[in-house]
Amino acid sequence: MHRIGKQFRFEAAHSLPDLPEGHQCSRVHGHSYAVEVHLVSDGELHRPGFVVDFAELAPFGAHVRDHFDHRDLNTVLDAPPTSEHLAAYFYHWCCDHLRLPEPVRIEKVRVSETASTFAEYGPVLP
Ligand SMILES: Nc1nc2c(c(=O)[nH]1)N=C([C@H](O)[C@H](O)COP(=O)(O)OP(=O)(O)OP(=O)(O)O)CN2
Ligand SMILES: [Zn+2]
Repeated sequence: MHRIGKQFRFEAAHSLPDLPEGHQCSRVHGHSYAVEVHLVSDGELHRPGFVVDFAELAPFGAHVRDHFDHRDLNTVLDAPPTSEHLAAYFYHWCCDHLRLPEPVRIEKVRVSETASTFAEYGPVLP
C-alpha cells in the first residue's frame, strides 16, 4: 500500500458548549489548526511516481482558506466545533468534492488544535 498526505493550516476561534462550568474551553479562544488529508492506494503509481499529484488536494485547501481561516467556527459548523466534528466534516467534504482516480481512497482526516492533540475520522476498516 502507498500512503500519502498533505497538511493544511488555518487560524480560527471557537468555544465549546455543554462543558462543566469554568472549563477553559467554554470561553471563546483560538487555535492554529492543522488538518491532514491522508490518501491510500494499492494501485500502480502514475508517472513520475505519484499516487496522485498533491495538487489534486488544492480544492480542499481553497475550501479551508475560504470558509475556515480566520472564522468563528461556531458559526461555520452545524455541530459543536470539536476536533472530532471538524475531522468528520472535512473527511466527508473530501469524499464529496475531490476527484481521485480509482483505487485511490481517502484513508482519514486528522485535525490538530494544538501540537499535542489530534482527532481522526475515516471509514471503519474491514
Ligand atoms: N476530545 C476533545 N477534547 C477536547 C477538545 C476536542 O476538540 N476534543 N477541545 C478542547 C479545547 O478546544 C482546548 O482548547 C484544547 O484542549 P487542550 O489541549 O486540553 O488545551 P491546552 O492547550 O490548554 O492543553 P494543556 O496540555 O492543558 O496545556 C478541549 N478538549
Ligand atoms: Zn479550543
